[in-house]
Amino acid sequence: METTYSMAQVCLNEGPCLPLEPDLQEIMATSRDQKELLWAWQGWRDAVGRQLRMTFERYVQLSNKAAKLNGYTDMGALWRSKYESNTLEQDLEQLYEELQPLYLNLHAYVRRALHRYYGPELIDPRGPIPAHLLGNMWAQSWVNILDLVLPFPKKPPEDITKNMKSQHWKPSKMFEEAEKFFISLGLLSTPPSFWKKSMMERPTDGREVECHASAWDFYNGKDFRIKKCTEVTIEDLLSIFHQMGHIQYFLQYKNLSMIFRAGANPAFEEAVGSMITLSASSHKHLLNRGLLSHQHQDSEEEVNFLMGIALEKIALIPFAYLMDLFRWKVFDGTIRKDVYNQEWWNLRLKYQGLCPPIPRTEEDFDPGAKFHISASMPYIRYFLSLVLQFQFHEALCKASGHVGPLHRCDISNSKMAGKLLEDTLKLGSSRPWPEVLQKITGQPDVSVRALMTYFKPLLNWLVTENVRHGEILGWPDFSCTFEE
Ligand SMILES: C[C@H](NC(=O)O)C(=O)O
Ligand SMILES: [Zn+2]
Repeated sequence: METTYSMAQVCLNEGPCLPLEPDLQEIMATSRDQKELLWAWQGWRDAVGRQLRMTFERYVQLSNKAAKLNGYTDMGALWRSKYESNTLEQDLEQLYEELQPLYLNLHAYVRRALHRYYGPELIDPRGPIPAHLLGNMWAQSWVNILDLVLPFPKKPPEDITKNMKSQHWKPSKMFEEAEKFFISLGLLSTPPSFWKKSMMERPTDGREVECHASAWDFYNGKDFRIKKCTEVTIEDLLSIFHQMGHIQYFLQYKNLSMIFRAGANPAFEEAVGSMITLSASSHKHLLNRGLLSHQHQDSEEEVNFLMGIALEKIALIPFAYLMDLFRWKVFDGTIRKDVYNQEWWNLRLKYQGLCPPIPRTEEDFDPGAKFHISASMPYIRYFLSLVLQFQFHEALCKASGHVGPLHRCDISNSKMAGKLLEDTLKLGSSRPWPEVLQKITGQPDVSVRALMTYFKPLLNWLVTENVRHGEILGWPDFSCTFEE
């Protein structure tokens, strides 16, 4: 399944065939022509999802067989066991409900902006949003339509990618930049082999590789690598910070016995790099690193900034939640193979308020068009990481002596913050994760409070804006209509 995913291309009628990275991603991110977006969206699902359907059915059988041989009822139970909690599903549902108001307000506001841009024939202001218009192949991150939804369009943020290119940034410099951040905290630097053996760019020697970024621990205390088809963009720079967070965790726990060389739970592994990225993407840090030029950010520019972060983090909430809701139900047999695609879109409608842009059938297998499903990579870790990364960020900002709004915090150069992080990462999975959470934040519970604190100024603005326009939160017109 992963080979099919990594080799797939979508071919123009009489012209080149385009791979996902960077070409199809670029179209999804930058095109404002809904027919072109539909071409890429449908082409990718025909080239990947459809091809994986039969193999995925066999994968489910084999996965469950393996899980049962390991004493679990099904593979979903095995995946969930990593969190060592018998109330995991209820706890996750509770977190989702607490975050839903934030998502519904963002969804309603973005829908209004898309209605303004693409018109009423495409967008129903009381209905779901067509999934190909959000700037991303899976509508899981909406950062690429910030220009369409900017709260204060007269104060557009600087184009950081443009600044990177005019300063001749190269992929290696992007990795060095992330390394410098960790070193500024007093944390460990990567060994020379990292720079020799990592794959930082898509190979030009014709080798077909899986371009989805990933970090690797070779469990010999010396060999740690990242594989990424790096483009010189701010999105890729922040992705590198995320991957370097994985590498730092590997380095910190490399002397533990093998069984403990993992995150306190899988969400901790994802949260470390994403938490650093919150500092790295702050106005203060980007200014300090010469990637922004104008000093002061007024309150309207701050709302624009927070919108940019929300299009990354808040948009991901329902997607990250439903990815394993789907697979857990597939593994436990609740979702039977003859309705895989229909049940996938039921979840996409229920949680994300999205519709497919064209009718789907059971010939399609749209979940298979997402890397983590083709690669059998669990996903609930990213949902839990969305909450944990803000708890970590708040704790380290406090340790760094930061005062003022959380979204202005940049922990770089703080040895105090670094020490707190180091003491946490060094534990690996050797202690129960609530104990590790208590060590870094002072309390053992997962809580959305820090995330809500960070986005408070934006939520206030969104609620006011939505009330002013009489927006309906949610999608009471729940049926998906298709462009004739
Ligand atoms: C959120 C998740 N991140 C990752 O795989 O590194 C994704 O890209 O879908
Ligand atoms: Zn990750």
